[in-house]
Amino acid sequence: TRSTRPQRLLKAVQKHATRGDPQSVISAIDHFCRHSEWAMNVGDEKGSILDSVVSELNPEKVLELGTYCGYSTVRIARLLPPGARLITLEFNADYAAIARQVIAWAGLEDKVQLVEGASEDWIPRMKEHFGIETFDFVFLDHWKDRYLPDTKLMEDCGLLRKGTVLLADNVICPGVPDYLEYVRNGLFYKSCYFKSHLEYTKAEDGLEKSVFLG
Ligand SMILES: CCCNc1ncnc2c1ncn2[C@@H]1O[C@H](/C=C/CNC(=O)c2cc(-c3ccc(F)cc3)cc(O)c2O)[C@H](C)[C@H]1O
Ligand SMILES: [Mg+2]
Repeated sequence: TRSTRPQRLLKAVQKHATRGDPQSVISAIDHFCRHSEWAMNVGDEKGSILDSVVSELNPEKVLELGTYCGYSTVRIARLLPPGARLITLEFNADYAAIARQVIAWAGLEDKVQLVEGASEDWIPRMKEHFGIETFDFVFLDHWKDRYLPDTKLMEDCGLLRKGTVLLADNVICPGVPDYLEYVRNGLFYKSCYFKSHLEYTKAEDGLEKSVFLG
């Protein structure tokens, strides 16, 4: 049977990227998505904004919601200081399998823990299962109607501390109106919008950076 798009994306990485070179993995995926088949990776333009937020923060404990093929996982993990850890949650087994191989090709498996499961099941288990007290940085890029419930769940589980940064993809396209209202108009966050474009297109999209006030 015909291969899937994530399988073809992985093949492009294995063909064009150098093992152990995260930048070449990122470039191979961006080239594939721009010239062969569009895929919903955060992409190079929003990815540069993601890079600057991560580099400025130098987080020790990172959570990513929605691994998909592992593109943003590689972008984030390549910038983490030694000893820092990224936990990424992906509940689709096929995507998780692809992402593991992309992360391994980049040589970042020591910094990344890919957990195959749903965010609502695993967020409450971060402390007892991973020994995580609080996260320094969270990247939200999973189903858009899950950003808000999962943010409230992270608050309720005490996983956010004064200064924790949430960075949300797709706040314009496809859009996350309930989440935006909560982080912009609620009392718990200081939020700002980074205007950009939908990956590999000219459509407007952007990232919302929200700092938890504790
Ligand atoms: C209920 C379980 C929740 N908990 C969960 N726990 C764990 N993993 C979860 C959970 N919920 C979802 N996932 C995983 O995360 C991934 C899902 C990613 C979703 N991303 C989009 O939908 C999107 C669309 C566009 C777009 C824009 C314009 C267009 F025209 C078309 C598409 C662009 C973008 O940048 C986008 O990120 C992955 C596919 C899915 O298995
Ligand atoms: Mg996205």
